[in-house]
Amino acid sequence: MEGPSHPPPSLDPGKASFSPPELPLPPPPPSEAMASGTVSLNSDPLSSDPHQSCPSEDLQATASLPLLDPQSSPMEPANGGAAAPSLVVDSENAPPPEEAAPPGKKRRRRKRLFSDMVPTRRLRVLRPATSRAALYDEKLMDEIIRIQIDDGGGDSQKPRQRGRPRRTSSSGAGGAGGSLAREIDVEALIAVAVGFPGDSLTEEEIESNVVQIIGGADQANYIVIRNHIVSRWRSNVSIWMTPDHAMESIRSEHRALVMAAYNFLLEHGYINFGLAPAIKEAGWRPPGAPTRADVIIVGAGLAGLAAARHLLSLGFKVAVVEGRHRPGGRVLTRKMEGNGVVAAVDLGGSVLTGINGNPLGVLARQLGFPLHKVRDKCPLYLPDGRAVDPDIDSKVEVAFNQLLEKVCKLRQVILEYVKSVDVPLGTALEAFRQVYGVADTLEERMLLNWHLANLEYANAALLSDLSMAFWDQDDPYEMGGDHCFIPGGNVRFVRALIENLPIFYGKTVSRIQYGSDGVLVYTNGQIFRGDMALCTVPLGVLKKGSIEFVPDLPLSKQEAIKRLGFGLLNKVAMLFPRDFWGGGIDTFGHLTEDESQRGEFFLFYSYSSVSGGPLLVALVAGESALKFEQMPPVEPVERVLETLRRIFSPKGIEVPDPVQVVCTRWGADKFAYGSYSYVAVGASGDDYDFLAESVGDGRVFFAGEATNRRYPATMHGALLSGLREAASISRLAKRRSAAPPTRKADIREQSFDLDKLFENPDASFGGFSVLYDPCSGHLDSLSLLRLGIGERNLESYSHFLYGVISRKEVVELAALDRDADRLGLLSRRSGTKLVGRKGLGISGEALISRIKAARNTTALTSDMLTQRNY
Ligand SMILES: Cc1cc2nc3c(=O)[nH]c(=O)nc-3n(C[C@H](O)[C@H](O)[C@H](O)COP(=O)(O)OP(=O)(O)OC[C@H]3O[C@@H](n4cnc5c(N)ncnc54)[C@H](O)[C@@H]3O)c2cc1C
Repeated sequence: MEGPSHPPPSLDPGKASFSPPELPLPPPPPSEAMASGTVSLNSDPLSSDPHQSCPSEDLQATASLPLLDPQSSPMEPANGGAAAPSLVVDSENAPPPEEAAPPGKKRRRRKRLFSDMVPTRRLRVLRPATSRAALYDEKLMDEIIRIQIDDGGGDSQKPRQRGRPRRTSSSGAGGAGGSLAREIDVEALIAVAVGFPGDSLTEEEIESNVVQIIGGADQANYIVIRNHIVSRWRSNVSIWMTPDHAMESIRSEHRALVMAAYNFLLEHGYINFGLAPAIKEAGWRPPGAPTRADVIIVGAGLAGLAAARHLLSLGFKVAVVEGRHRPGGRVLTRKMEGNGVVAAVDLGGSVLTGINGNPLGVLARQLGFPLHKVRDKCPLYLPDGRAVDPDIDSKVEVAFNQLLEKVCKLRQVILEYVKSVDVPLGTALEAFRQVYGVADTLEERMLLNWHLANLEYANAALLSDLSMAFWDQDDPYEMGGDHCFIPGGNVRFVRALIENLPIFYGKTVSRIQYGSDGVLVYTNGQIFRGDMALCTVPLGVLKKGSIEFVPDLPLSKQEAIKRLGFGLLNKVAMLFPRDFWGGGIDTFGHLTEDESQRGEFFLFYSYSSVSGGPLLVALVAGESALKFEQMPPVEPVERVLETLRRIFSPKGIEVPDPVQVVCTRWGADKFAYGSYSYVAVGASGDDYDFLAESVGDGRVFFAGEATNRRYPATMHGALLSGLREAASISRLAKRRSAAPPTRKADIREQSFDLDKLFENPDASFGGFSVLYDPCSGHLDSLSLLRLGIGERNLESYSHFLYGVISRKEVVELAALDRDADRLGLLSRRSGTKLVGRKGLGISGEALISRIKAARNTTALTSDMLTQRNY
């Protein structure tokens, strides 16, 4: 194993306050859950829990589907006498007549990188170089987390023993100091996998004041302690970890830091979250906390459910308001059956992408769900059924990745010199393809188109809509480890998550009204009143304007909603009387000569190993996903069967008629209007942060996959966003109850700690104010810029945007007369984009830490002086 590629934590191991802890044990044999390849199938993957209130509509809707007339249907069973196949257009996704988009109307679609199980996995090498990527050694991380996962059954309650055989330290340091350094490294890496910077504070930690002084020795010790607690709990996620457990290997004089880290991690759902019996039993109420506020949660998808559970555990009262008659949102598992076969199919979110660090992996371990690793093998077939020549296959794959590399280089140049210019990824790829003469022959061209379709699938977007500059902005954070299915489908998570939650089904929210005294959530026939609301509806619903916000959402949020893309991926799920394609693979692909159809059934997932029956799912991506929703339901079924027959008949394999077919129409679903978010041309990762920002002085919060800059378009991203916002709500409620605001300005001060710093700016002109880097007076040093926007009252503006620029640029801005000119200069000259508080990025956060530290020191000094004088 190679040593970690990141710098060692800033804490000098020699001065560390830990007792030398024991090193991780060598990995035991893989547990059943993580054994690669197939795992034992849950004997009854569809068994429902009689105690949970999940409405039966979810799994049973297929019972009421229109049966095709066996006389006229081309899908008449070959066995002549067996039941006719039933065809379902996923009923809740079927467009109401008035909602159907006119034929030919161009809609946006998107994708995400679930593609690692197919041969495009080399896409990963194209990640832009970032400081974050440098910290993260994926291979090492995979191994470490796997050790943690595999070690899960061990008694991690016990403190680590000393004096066990140790691995050689990668740094070469020997003795207790070396092992401690190694231990700290390992724990830092685990913290990175969970989403922390291994050796610095997050914005939330700074906001939560986990240490008194930013940048000092306490911060370094805090980080080591935080990483230790996270790693300790991740090694056995079935326990309720107490502060005493955390203290076991830490010296008692650090108790205050341990408590700060423990409380932060608990409140933010990094430890003791989930569904293990010990965790559900223990629950958590903040010590001595009075009854906490009422929160109305809009949407019972993974984000809403995770937030609801976490808020309840933090002592809040919650009500979940859901428009559908079932929970889960875009996680939708249906039961398919007929002719004696039965299977559970995921029509929405399906693959757990990257199991290491993935919170759904934690839930699976807690609930004892086995995981099925999606196998890498993915044979590709030509339109006539012949297998693609392996040499041509690899040649084109290499060429495809080279094209992406060229685009990567191009954008680096563009971003450096031209700044804010963006073009569609598809345009750039095609330009390079022509220049380099890639894919000359028909077979090569078909293969290249297959890869492009795969890219459109991963992003649920047409390449012509996808931002060349930022389409893969989340790549550095991609969860490591295998991609997995949950046998029986992801509804199993949903069922566990809804237990004991107050969910109001069939309540479509049409308006969210907010003010200084609370929120009103209007639904069909009922108004819910609360202190705060959490809106988790999909970006597609926000784009459509189905919910009216009163007052209007800030312009920055409205524009982000417009800029970000929300695209389309559809599925055709087919239950067959038998598995004719062979059980040894989980995926196979199909090529087409017609470029405009490249996304139609380009990839098939076999769910035979995990669904309980012979189930195939065909994906429909890109342009085809749009056309798909305009077709009469029978047409796609005929087409997909034709495709399968072209692949298998030449091999002498008869393709039977399916027993049942379900086609999704996520674009027409009025509770989604699409599948998942993507970075459209002109948008960037900042837009996810804009979407995540709360509005109304902390009255309305936002969660959901499209609010998660690091993990958008995924199930785990949705879940994590729910935990994130539950913590934000809790922080806000604490501040409110600590000092009930008497003036609007008070709330704002509490909500945005930056306001305090900007009370004494180093410079101000027009609507701008500036804080200089206290550590340098050089003209190239960084400065934090703030622009007030929106309504201006006596004290302040209603909203602020921030940016990081050089001190030299500050001087240039100050020399101009009007804010409009200053904005022009910012975008023309430096390409600086002003962003919300959460979008400042690592350099912005580091700058804020330095300013805070310097101001604290000044405040302390003047305090001391006052005392002396006094
Ligand atoms: C076809 C498809 C395939 C996918 N594949 C994968 C995959 O393999 N792996 C992966 O990780 N992710 C995948 N995803 C993405 C993943 O499913 C989503 O990112 C995630 O489930 C979103 O959760 P959420 O809570 O943010 O939103 P949702 O699950 O959409 O929850 C939002 C809830 O709000 C409700 N709602 C909407 N409007 C209103 C209203 N006006 N009033 C009241 N309620 C309302 C909705 O009904 C819904 O229940 C896929 C998605 C799709 C559609």
